[in-house]
Amino acid sequence: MSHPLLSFRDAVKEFPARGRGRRRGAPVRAVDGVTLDIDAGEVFGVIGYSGAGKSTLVRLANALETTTAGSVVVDGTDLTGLSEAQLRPVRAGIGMIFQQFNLLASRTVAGNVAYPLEVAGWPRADRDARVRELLDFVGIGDKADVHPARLSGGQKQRVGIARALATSPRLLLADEATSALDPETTADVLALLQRVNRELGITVVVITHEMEVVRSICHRVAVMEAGRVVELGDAYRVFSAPEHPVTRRFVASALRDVPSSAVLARLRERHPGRIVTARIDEVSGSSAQVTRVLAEHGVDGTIVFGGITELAERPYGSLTVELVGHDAAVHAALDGLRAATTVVDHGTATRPAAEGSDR
Ligand SMILES: Nc1ncnc2c1ncn2[C@@H]1O[C@H](COP(=O)(O)OP(=O)(O)OP(=O)(O)O)[C@@H](O)[C@H]1O
Repeated sequence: MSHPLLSFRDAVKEFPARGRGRRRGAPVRAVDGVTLDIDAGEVFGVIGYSGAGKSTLVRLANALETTTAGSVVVDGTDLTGLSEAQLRPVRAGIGMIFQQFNLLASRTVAGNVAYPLEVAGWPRADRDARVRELLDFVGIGDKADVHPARLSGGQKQRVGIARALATSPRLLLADEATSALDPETTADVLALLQRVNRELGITVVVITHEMEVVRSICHRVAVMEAGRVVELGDAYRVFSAPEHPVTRRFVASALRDVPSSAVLARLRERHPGRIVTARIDEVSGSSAQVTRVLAEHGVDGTIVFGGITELAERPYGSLTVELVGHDAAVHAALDGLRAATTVVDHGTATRPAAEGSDR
């Protein structure tokens, strides 16, 4: 992972205002000054809510749209001002998969995967061999002669991936590629994208509004809002210590490991002791550390809420624990926990603490 395969430099994409005459609104800045380097060999996530500008950013990368200002550089080639003929080889180095799969209904699975090879002028025998190899790689070698209508969503996306890989691109762009799939199928397709990256060395850019997608396969992530990148970095760092409110919303809605005020009210009815939420992550506390601190101070800790999951293949989450013991011991244990990790003290039912979760 050294040189950038895809770079945006102050990239702007403005669409003309909709409407006519006096009802004409202001132009829409779908991408508003994005500077971003995506390195060769990484799985990079672009996450944002609907309308954030993610699709437009991808369309700039594969030259389906041109920048209004700034530049986009793909594998050393600046796309600014290139002719259609000059853009063709750049596009050939980029594979693309879509939410709605975009398969040709009239062609079989093999026919769909062969299509880009036909366009590129491959001889028949080479095409057939390549299609077989690709279908085996994506795990649907037995579906070559079937038409897309008879496939499940996950199988359709496997065809989409095989087709995107046909001409051996260096970069694969996945625009909401799992958004039409159920969670289990999503996990399978994401695992396949991870293999594409690891086994074939292809750089993968995933565009998504689902944190789960970024969480499971992305090395780095850019969070977009209103055409801008509002947070950027290592996926673990960004999601374990989110700084921008948009990132915090993604984390809060995806992990649900911190009790909401309604959950906390119910916990208090059941648990009279002091309730605290302790962050569990690689940098600060592990759950073993929490247990050890409580044991050291002779405090009983009952886990009442929370969960530990994986973020970029590293542990992340929080545990909400009811602490029961003598007041002094509970205070000392709380100090011990605070020394180890981030702690939110919810107090007790009779004396709730002022501090609460900000997520
Ligand atoms: N061709 C177009 N003409 C005018 N406005 C557009 C065009 N394409 C996108 N936009 C506007 O640009 C903004 C960003 O859209 P974009 O599709 O890139 O966002 P997104 O993050 O991909 O969201 P979604 O997932 O809903 O597509 C939106 O306000 C959208 O309405």
